[in-house]
Amino acid sequence: MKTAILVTGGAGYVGSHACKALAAAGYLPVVLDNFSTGHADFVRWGPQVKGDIADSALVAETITRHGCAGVMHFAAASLVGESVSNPGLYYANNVGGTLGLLEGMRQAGCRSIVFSSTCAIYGDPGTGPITEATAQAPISPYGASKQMVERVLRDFHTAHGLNSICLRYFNACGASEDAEIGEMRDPETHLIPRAMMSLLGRIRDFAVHGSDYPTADGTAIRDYIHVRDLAQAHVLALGALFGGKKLGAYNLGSGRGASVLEVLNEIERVTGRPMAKVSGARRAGDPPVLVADGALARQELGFTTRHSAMSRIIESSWRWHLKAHGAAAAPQAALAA
Ligand SMILES: NC(=O)c1ccc[n+]([C@@H]2O[C@H](COP(=O)([O-])OP(=O)(O)OC[C@H]3O[C@@H](n4cnc5c(N)ncnc54)[C@H](O)[C@@H]3O)[C@@H](O)[C@H]2O)c1
Ligand SMILES: O=c1ccn([C@@H]2O[C@H](COP(=O)(O)OP(=O)(O)O[C@H]3O[C@H](CO)[C@H](O)[C@H](O)[C@H]3O)[C@@H](O)[C@H]2O)c(=O)[nH]1
Repeated sequence: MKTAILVTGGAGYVGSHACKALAAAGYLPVVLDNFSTGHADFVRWGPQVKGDIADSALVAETITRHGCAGVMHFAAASLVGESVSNPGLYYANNVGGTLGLLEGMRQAGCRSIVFSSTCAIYGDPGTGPITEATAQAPISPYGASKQMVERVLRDFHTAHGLNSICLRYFNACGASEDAEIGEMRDPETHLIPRAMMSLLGRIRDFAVHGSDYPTADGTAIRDYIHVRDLAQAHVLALGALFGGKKLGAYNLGSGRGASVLEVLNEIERVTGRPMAKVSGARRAGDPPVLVADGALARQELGFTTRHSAMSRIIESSWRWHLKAHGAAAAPQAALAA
């Protein structure tokens, strides 16, 4: 019989890819999702329960019914800008909701959790590679809510013996190779999907947010990591918990920075379509440079990226957007380029 894993937020972007990776590794993912931003047709690898992580009785009942040996916790509100205008939602859902989840796990006797954290807990730490020891100074309620949950998890380890690994992702991107699942949000705020939606005529207000950063081409630099690599890191982290690891926190990035213009140039190359690179104002709260030092995840989890070359990220994302938006097919040469 397959080992069942509760996946909160498994109908979302990263969570659905984790379910796919869990199934490939021989687990049965059991999705708990309230479908606030998730998609029912992304739940393909195991049963789904519609409900809220804050409902500890539902969590306990679901874990017990399916015999879940561990939890992957993706469910959260995760838009930085929205968190600034509506912080109550972020503290209630991300911190309060997680307390409900942890209470349900405690009731059901489930002691292992892998948590989706973020590089936003570091705030604006300067231009060097970010290690796990870099000072944490979140500048948005979203980042603060994730930092709080990391603290809660350490306290629950001390008090209740709950074992946890926090995975601090940098910029998740890309889609499954078969274009089965990918990024689809409303509203969409992220660079790569917005650029592609603009190419497909789905949005008309695409702009480069800031061309006056202290970087070589003036645009902000991020560390883009393919969602398939992130999913694999979750499977490795779960295995580490099952192997006796008690607490951990790891940065997950490719270790390489790419500027907004570099990403857009690669999108033009892969799609064969020119982008209008309109310069707009900086977006509030955007740090100039965020790049991961991934050494600790490599050493302790054996994690290396396999799919995070920018060309592969863009190719998979473009295939997904062509399918998801049902647009006229791209010229064949575009994908072959
Ligand atoms: N996408 C990124 O670049 C990125 C970067 C760093 C961290 N993260 C974190 O990874 C996780 C997944 O992000 P994503 O991009 O897949 O987001 P997403 O919005 O696609 O997925 C979140 C899922 O959680 C569900 N959900 C939200 N609140 C819930 C609740 N109270 N109860 C039950 N289900 C709930 C939503 O319906 C959705 O299916 C989040 O915790 C996010 O903060 C994402
Ligand atoms: O239409 C757009 C959208 C984005 N950008 C720029 O592209 C870069 C990447 O932006 P994204 O919105 O794709 O990603 P972020 O770096 O803002 O966000 C990521 O990092 C955040 C923490 O800083 C959160 O963790 C979030 O979930 C995660 O996607 C930024 O410089 C942004 O200003 C544009 O120029 N135009």
